[in-house]
Amino acid sequence: MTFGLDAVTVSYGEVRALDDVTVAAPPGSVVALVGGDGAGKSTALRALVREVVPDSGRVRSPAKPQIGFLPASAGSWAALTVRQNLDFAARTYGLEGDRLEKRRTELLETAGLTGAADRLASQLSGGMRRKLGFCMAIAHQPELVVLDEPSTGVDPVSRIDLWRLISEAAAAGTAVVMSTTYLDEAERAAHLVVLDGGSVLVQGSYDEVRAGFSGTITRAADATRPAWSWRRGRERHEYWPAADPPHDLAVVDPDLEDIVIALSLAGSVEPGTPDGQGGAS
Ligand SMILES: Nc1ncnc2c1ncn2[C@@H]1O[C@H](COP(=O)(O)OP(=O)(O)OP(=O)(O)O)[C@@H](O)[C@H]1O
Repeated sequence: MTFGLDAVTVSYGEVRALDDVTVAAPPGSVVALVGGDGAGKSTALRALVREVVPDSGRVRSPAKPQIGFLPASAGSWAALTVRQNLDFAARTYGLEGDRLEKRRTELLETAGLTGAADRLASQLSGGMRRKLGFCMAIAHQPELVVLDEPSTGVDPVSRIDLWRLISEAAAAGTAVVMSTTYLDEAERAAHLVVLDGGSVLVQGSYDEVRAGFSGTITRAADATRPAWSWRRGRERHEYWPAADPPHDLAVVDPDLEDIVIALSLAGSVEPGTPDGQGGAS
């Protein structure tokens, strides 16, 4: 069964955190939600695991015992050891005896945590702690795994490990939905969803998102129109949504970061700000 959200709207009082969001999460694939602070990523994930109730729309997710959730917080208990944390999570879902032993050994092994089994979670590095949280979320081999920024604050090597664990879970048939602030990571997901202000700006495979992007991005030491530009390394990139840019500017083959920023600007730059359709100063 394909899990997901169908036209889901969620409000917290006056704040509309999600507005008519539709996302499909088929078994065996990784869906990545990306977007800036407050875009609605956590709310979408919490709706999927039924922690928040939508104002309208439909949530398609399995019964709780078939969901694994790694929240944005640590996802493990600081005062318990790695082994105790894992056992606690697994027992909650009914794993006992030999099955528990086998699953624990397998998870510790895959996550590279075997040597740390008797360390307190509070004594782990940030990356190890997130890997432990991930293992706890998948201990019971749920049909749907939901991960809120699993790799934020994790060093690049541990991020690769985590990504391998996530890909392996998907390869085994699990539907994985995760949020991430790392766009290189999102590029590797089968399907990515760009959220901004609670709405979906664009979604699809990375190739589809690139193919559907219109307009031109240029690079230069300084921007022609600051409101339409952003810093990339030592240069500024600049988005020309409608018209051709000046001929002397070098054109960039946009990556996901460029596309996400350009689309967010298109939705937020004040109307009347020169956008390349003439009158640019
Ligand atoms: N419990 C809450 N009460 C009121 N407003 C909330 C609550 N949780 C989130 N919001 C608001 O809903 C909007 C979406 O927040 P959400 O946490 O889903 O975004 P996000 O993309 O996960 O961002 P971040 O990465 O900063 O958490 C924001 O405007 C946020 O301030």
